[in-house]
Amino acid sequence: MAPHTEQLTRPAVRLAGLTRSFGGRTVLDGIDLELPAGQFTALLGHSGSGKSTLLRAIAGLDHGVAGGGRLTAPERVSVVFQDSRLLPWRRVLDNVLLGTDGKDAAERGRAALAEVGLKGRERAWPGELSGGESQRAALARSLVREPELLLADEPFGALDALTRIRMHALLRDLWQRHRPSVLLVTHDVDEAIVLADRVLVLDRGRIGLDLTIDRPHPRSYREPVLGEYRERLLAALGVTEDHQ
Ligand SMILES: Nc1ncnc2c1ncn2[C@@H]1O[C@H](COP(=O)(O)OP(=O)(O)OP(=O)(O)O)[C@@H](O)[C@H]1O
Repeated sequence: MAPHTEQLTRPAVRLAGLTRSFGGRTVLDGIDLELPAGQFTALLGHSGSGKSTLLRAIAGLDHGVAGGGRLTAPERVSVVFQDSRLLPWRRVLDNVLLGTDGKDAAERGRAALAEVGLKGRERAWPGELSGGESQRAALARSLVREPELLLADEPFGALDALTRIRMHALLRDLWQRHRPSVLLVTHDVDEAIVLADRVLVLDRGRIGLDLTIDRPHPRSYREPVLGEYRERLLAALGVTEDHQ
């Protein structure tokens, strides 16, 4: 692995003039963006604004989609989706180990499961896990590859509010320990503010707002100072709020 200092200075992702369109309709319209190595970034935008399209482009999962521009991304990229995408016919540990090799793979898989709070569930079937546990397993599966970049497309979107808050703490904790670059796609302005150090708003195919959230962690939804960030983000999303 590259030395830590190099990781901090080298951008993990670099996009220059990235365009993507479907059936002649432009969804991404010349995006220029750098994500520094080790940064936790959230991506907001209206439904249909192209968040998943951008994430899939960075993940290299958009073969056959029309577009152009330049894109540089790290070699080791993991993607987590809204549904865990665990294979139901494989036990949890085997799901985590899918596609990994090496003598110590099983050991690393067990360690990753322990890290996400699933110690003891290695031999469970995915159908025996709750929604939150399934997403924990999905996170373990992504971590076991020690990704340089973790792409997460609404990973907590299907979870109840309480589970989501627990998962926020877990994700932030995992990020702290492993320090991948993270790009988290979310609909939830508060989720973005509480978790990310930088929040991007995708608007009409471009980055409409690029906001640094310079506040210490852990953050609480109730911190009044976060309200200012919320207002700026909501304004960029075209949402007006009647404030107290
Ligand atoms: N494979 C595809 N074929 C045709 N159109 C597509 C395809 N993928 C995305 N689109 C279109 O591109 C636009 C952006 O979609 P995308 O899924 O990236 O948006 P999004 O911001 O992630 O939306 P949401 O928040 O609702 O998930 C939408 O209008 C969608 O219909």
